[in-house]
Amino acid sequence: MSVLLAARGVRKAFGTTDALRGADLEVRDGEILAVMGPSGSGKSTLLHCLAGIFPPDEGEVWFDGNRVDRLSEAGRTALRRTAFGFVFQFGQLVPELDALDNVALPLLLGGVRRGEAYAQAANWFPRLGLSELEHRRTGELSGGQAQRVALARALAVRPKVIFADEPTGSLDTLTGEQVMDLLVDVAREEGATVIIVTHDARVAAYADREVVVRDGLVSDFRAAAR
Ligand SMILES: Nc1ncnc2c1ncn2[C@@H]1O[C@H](COP(=O)(O)OP(=O)(O)OP(=O)(O)O)[C@@H](O)[C@H]1O
Repeated sequence: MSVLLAARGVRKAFGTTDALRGADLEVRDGEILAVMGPSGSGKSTLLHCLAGIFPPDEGEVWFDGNRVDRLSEAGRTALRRTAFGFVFQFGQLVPELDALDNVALPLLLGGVRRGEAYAQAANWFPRLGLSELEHRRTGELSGGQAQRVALARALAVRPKVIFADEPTGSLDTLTGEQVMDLLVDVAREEGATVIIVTHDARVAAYADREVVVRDGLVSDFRAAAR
C-alpha cells in the first residue's frame, strides 16, 4: 500500500508549550491507524496538523503527494471539505438542524446542488442504522445515534481520510463498540483511510496498526493484535 498521508519533522508550539517536537508519521492508503499516548502528549495536535486544520511551525505534511503545509488557509479549507471527514468526541452536530440537514451540510458547503446533496445524505441513514431518524432534531438523539449521524456527516463527501478524535469518548462501552463497528466496516467498504485518536485500548484494537505519541514525538510503532 502506498503512503497517503505523512508528517515529517513536524513541530508545533502553543506559546511556550511544545506540543509537537519533530513528529514523523506515515499512514498508508486504506489503513486504519490508532494514535494513542498519554494526555497532553500531542495526539490531537498531530491530527490537526495532518488534517490541515492548522499548519505546523516547522516540518512537512503530505497528502496524496502534495504538501499540505504549503497550502493557503483557503487551500486547506478546500482540502478538508473535499477529501477529509471528521468525527469528534461530542459529535458537534448543529443543534438547530435536523439529522438529515446535518449530513447534507458538508455536501452543500462543497457546492453540491441542494436536491442532490439531500438525496446523497439520505442514503447514509439506512446504512448506519438510522432509518426514520432523518428529521429528528439532533438534540433529541441518543449519544450513539448522534455519533452515527456524525459518522454519516463525515462520510457524506466520500472522504479519502476520516479523522476521528476520541469518537467513542462520550459513549458507554456497548454503544461505543457499535459506532466503532460501523466506522470500520463502512471505511473498509469505501476504501477510506482512518486515523483514530483514542485513550481506549478497546478502540485501538479495531485498527490495523497503533502508534504512540509521547512528549510530542511519535515514539513507538506496534502492530495491532489483529
Ligand atoms: N490551542 C492550544 N493552546 C494552548 N496550548 C495548547 C493548545 N492545544 C494544545 N495545547 C497544548 O499542547 C499540548 C498537546 O496537546 P494535545 O491536545 O495535542 O494533546 P493530546 O495528546 O491530544 O491530549 P488529550 O489526550 O488530553 O486530549 C498540551 O500541553 C496542551 O495543553
